[in-house]
This record gives sequence, C-alpha cells and structure tokens, in this order.
Amino acid sequence: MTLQEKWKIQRERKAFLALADGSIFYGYSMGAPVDSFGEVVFNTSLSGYEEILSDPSYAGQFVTLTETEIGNVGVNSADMESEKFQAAGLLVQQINADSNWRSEESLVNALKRFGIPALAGIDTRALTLLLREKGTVKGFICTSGKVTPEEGVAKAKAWNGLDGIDMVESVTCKKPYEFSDDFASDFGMPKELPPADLKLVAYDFGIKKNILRNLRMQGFRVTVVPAYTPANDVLAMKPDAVFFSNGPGDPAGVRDAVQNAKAILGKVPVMGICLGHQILGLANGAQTGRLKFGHHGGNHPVKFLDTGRVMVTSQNHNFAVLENSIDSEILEVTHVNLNDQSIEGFRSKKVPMIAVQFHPEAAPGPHDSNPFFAECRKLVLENKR
Ligand SMILES: N[C@@H](CCC(=O)O)C(=O)O
Repeated sequence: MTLQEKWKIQRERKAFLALADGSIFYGYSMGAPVDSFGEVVFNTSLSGYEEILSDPSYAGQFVTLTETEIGNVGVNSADMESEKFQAAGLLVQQINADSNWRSEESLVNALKRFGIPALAGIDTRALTLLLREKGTVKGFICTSGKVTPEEGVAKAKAWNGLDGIDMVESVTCKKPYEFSDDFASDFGMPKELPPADLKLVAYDFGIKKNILRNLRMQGFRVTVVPAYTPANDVLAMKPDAVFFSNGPGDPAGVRDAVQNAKAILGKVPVMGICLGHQILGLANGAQTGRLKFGHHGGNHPVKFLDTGRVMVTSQNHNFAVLENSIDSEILEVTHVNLNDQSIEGFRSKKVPMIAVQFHPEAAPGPHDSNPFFAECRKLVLENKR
C-alpha cells in the first residue's frame, strides 16, 4: 500500500488535526483513541521525544516534532521528566517500532497508557512552516471519528487556548516531598553525590526531574512544595534558598505565584528557570507576553553578557519577559537570545536573585548552560558569608 493510499484510508477513519485557521492535517491515530484540544507548537530537537512528552511544561500543547523518525529507542523509566506524558497530543511524520536495549515499552504503548492522542503521517514540514508563518495556533485532534473536520475547525476556533489560564494546577504536586538520592542509580548520573549541605525549597509549577537532579548534584537538599504554598510557610522551613520551577501555560495566570515571589525576594536567595524566570520577572515589575511561535528545541543560541560567551541551549517556552518592561534600576539582563534578541536571563540589582529563560538542565538538549546550577550554589554561599 502506498503512503497516499494509507492516508486515504485514514481520511475515511477521520483521524485529523484541525486548526483554528481552517487548515486540516490528516494522519494515522497511533496513540490513545481520544479527542483533545491544544496549542500547536513545533520542537526541533533531534532526540529526546520521551523527555519532551513527559515535561509538564508541555501540558495543554500539541507537540509537532520536526525530526521525522520517532520512537526508535522506545520509552524507559529513567528518562521520564515526570510521572507521565503531559503534552496534550503528539504530531509526527512517522512512529517506528522500538529497538534499543534501554527500551522498556514502545512509544505507541506509552502514549496509549498515558491517554495521549498522537497522529503519524502528518506533513510536519508543512505544519511547521504554517506555525512559523502564523504563530502558535489553537488545534483540535480527532481520533474518535465522532467529529467532522469542519466541526473540528469550529471547535479549535471556539476553544479559549491557554492565555490567562492557570495550567499549573493540573501538574503541581499535591503535598510537599523531599527529593530522594535514589536517582544516583539512573543512567548517566554520578554514583557519588556531594554532601547535601544547603537546604532549598522548590516551588513545583511542573518541575522537571533533571532540574532536581542538578540541584542535588550542587549539594542542595531539595524539598519540593505545591505551587500555591504561601510564602510564609516556605520561609518557615528556613531554607537557604528558594527555587521557582519551569511549568506550563501563561505565567500571568498562575494563582498566588507572583505574590509569593514578592514576599520571598530579599529574605533568602532566589533562583528560577523558564516559567520561574517569568514569574520572577513579574514579581520585579516587568511584564510577560507571547512570542510569535515560541522557542522549542535544543539549538537556541544565547549570549551570556557577563563573559560574551555564546551557549547553545535547550528551550521550551511560548511566553517571555518583555524587554521594554524591565526597570533597569531593579533588574540587570544577563542573557540574550541571538535569534530574536529576547530576554533569556536576569539578576536582581537589589537582592540575591538569578533566573534564566532557557533550560540549563537540558533533558533533552546540549549541556553548555549547565554551569547555571553552580551559579545557584555560588549565589547562596556568597549570601551566607
Ligand atoms: N509555560 C511557559 C514556560 C515553559 C517552561 O517553564 O518550560 C511558557 O510557555 O513560556
């Protein structure tokens, strides 16, 4: 059977992605047989589909992978960035059978087990060009056969999208927990850990496991707390530092976060990554807004203004701190994106605080920016002195 013939059958089966701009992409349903709404983004990473799908920051989004051969290494428990797949849907050119000694399960199985719809046979190049042209678009994936493509477009148009919505609620932990050292047995991690001599409380807006690992590797004993934990409760734990994590959706929609950040800044050193960076921007009087189609991938060049050094970074964000909203008396921009000059990091001029928009923990992606975690430790030690 030719690909075209397969697609024709699929059209008859009515598995498709409908976009709010009226476009329809037909594909084969390879994941859970459910329908779903999502904002459609594209990710240019060549590897790491498991880490991407299990990154809580992707909640509410359909991920289009521009890499065409997906699924080859399967899925395994060590590479999960959270307990489950979090993206609202997956759009790919092809899903292959798994063939790797680390695979515990095929990608198709995992998608079904986690209830995530996926379409293969998508013309991902055309879809990516459309997203670059029009920006992030609202979409509807239909695999149930219960909705016509025209109805799908109407549904995508009518859906509110993620602006102003608190997506963190669906991914944050329900109660506090201490990050365990057991991860040391995971693949690629050092067996010997430094003593955990600094106490850190991490706000969980959808925290990735590799951030926790990297903090632990810098000697932080990390207690993770739910996103809405009042600042006073966090300060009562007498931490040496407080961390604001990555997470899904619009930073301005996250309940209590900016207020809590304001109450903590200046009391103990504060660090943030991605959504955490955006929340700390808001807490310092800056504003956030949408990028046209976001940054999602492992090849984003960022200049560290302190040294002039350029790092290739892993990124995943649709929102950003707006440059012209920054008060230069309060914040000093430390990192700039060389593709579009957007803000990629800042420090406070008033209190101990550093934050970056990119993902220094990678997972997946290059490790150029990993020294950020050593900077976190340095900031805390300097403040203790
Ligand atoms: N949800 C935020 C941040 C993503 C993250 O923290 O990884 C955005 O899309 O801009």
